[in-house]
Amino acid sequence: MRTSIATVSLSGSLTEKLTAASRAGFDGVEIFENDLLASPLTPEEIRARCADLGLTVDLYQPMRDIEAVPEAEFARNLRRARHKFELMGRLGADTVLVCSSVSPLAVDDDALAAGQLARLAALAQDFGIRVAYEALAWGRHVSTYDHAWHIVETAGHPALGTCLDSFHILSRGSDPKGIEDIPGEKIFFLQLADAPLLAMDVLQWSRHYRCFPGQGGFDIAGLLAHVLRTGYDGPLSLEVFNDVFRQAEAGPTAVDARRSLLVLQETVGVAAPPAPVVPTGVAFAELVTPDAELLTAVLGALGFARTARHRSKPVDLWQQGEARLLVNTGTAVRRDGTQLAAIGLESPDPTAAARRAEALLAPVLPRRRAPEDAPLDAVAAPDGTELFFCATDRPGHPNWRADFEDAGHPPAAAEVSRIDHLALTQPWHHFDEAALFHSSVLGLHAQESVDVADPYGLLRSRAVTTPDGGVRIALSVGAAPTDDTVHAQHIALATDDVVAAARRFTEAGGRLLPIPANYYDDLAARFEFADGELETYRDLGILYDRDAHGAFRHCYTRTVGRVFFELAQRDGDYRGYGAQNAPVRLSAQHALKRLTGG
Ligand SMILES: O=C(O)c1ccc(O)c(O)c1
Ligand SMILES: [Mg+2]
Repeated sequence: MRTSIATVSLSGSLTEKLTAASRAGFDGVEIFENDLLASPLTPEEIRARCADLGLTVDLYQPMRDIEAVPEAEFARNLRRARHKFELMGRLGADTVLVCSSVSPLAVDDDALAAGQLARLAALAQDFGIRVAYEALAWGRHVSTYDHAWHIVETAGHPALGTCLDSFHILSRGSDPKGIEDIPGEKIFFLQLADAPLLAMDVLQWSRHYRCFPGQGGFDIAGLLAHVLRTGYDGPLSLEVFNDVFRQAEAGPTAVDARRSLLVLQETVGVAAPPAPVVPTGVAFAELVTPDAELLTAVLGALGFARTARHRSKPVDLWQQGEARLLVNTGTAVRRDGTQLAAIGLESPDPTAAARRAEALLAPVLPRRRAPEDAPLDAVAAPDGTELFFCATDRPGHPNWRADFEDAGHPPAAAEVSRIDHLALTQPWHHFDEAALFHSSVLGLHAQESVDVADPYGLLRSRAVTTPDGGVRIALSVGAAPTDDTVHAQHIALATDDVVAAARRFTEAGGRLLPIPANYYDDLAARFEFADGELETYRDLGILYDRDAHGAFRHCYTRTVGRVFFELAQRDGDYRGYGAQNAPVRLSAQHALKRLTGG
């Protein structure tokens, strides 16, 4: 199906918006009136620009407060409409959106509304234009799609149809099943937008919080299935008013937008990109560092050993149990200091995983970084993290491990068994994109997002996981673009005995993040512990949480560059990440930073 996007969904000038929509592969655009008014280009130039970019102008919008008004007012509205129809001729747009009136002059009279819309449609028809009437969820007298359709049906004019907008329909709690009562050829346009489920005024909700399908809480696929059953064959068009997208760069937003439509089309069965290949585990995490001594001292204290070295590059493999960390000290290392640069995902079919990623518009990275390297498939996540699809030690597949020569140092400890989870801070503008990317491209399941209080802001955090927890990635973001308080990334290491692992670390000279005594007083109030247990946690700085499935004990190392480590013990079937404890951890990290100035 053809895909389209409203210019209001993207930031920048009209030409920037058009360029971004075209580059992301959209077929057309809805031109929002304000974008045209503010553009120095003439309508003819805009039309030519769209044509050059391979975009059709699918809709011009909006025309407001037209119907159900006194005759003198309606005459003025027709005069206004004539101007706009002339403009649309110059622009090459053949469909105009009329949204239900919010004017205090409008009266509650469906027959009058239908009669006036029919007269508007007759005028439009003279210009070769169709009118698509949309119920705004906050329309004065018409606020539901079935009501708008009833008026369109009553008007009975061939140049008048309806525009369905998933936000208006679902935000009002209307049952979308009734869409099937509308003949497909009378649905002149379909606008799609999702939104988080918020309890708030519907106009504010619509103007500030819409997001792309799959990023909110509405069943957009369910609604689309009803629309497709009518025989609708117009474009699938995204119309997203969103405060964050207004500020973000248009290019990545447009890619995010089109990815959401690709996934939606897959869900309803009208597109079939290569199927998701769900990763089964974390093959490795790669840290780049200009300060190898500091980083490897921490790794050594954690019980890791340098077990192998890359044959041709300054990259070492540090291992303990199934936890594998690559430490890259090469010249290509970014200037920003120590950070998590890449993740190797163990994949049942690396090539197929990469094909899906590419089909869903993930930037594909060069397969080989050096002639002798295993040719691994890799893509970049929205935050720039490189994701490698790996088949470690599986015959018939390129094996990254074979690029490394054993160094002959077995790990000194066995407390850590594997990587429990990776926590990545996302660029502020791309949090929803990141969740959709990880769920759609990698086939991970996105959990509910949680708010976490930081002493200097609020973090939003959302985990994406495989069903068995083999891969867990916690995505987080600060609440404001200026919030650079926590740009840290961390690697959580699974252990069966966090007390032993913590002791080993401190005895080897490592320093754990100190946690305030007040926290342990509160724990004592909330839970019962065996004699001495709480004291042990307090001495070491171990945090505790419990959910319906089990318990969680965890502690943190100091930060190196952007990275710190967590030792994490899950008991029973605990499924969380200790979010309850995150505010205490964040405060402790801030306090330490102030104390040490770094
Ligand atoms: O918020 C608005 O005014 C507005 C305008 C046009 C639309 O298509 C819409 O869904 C909302
Ligand atoms: Mg709309």
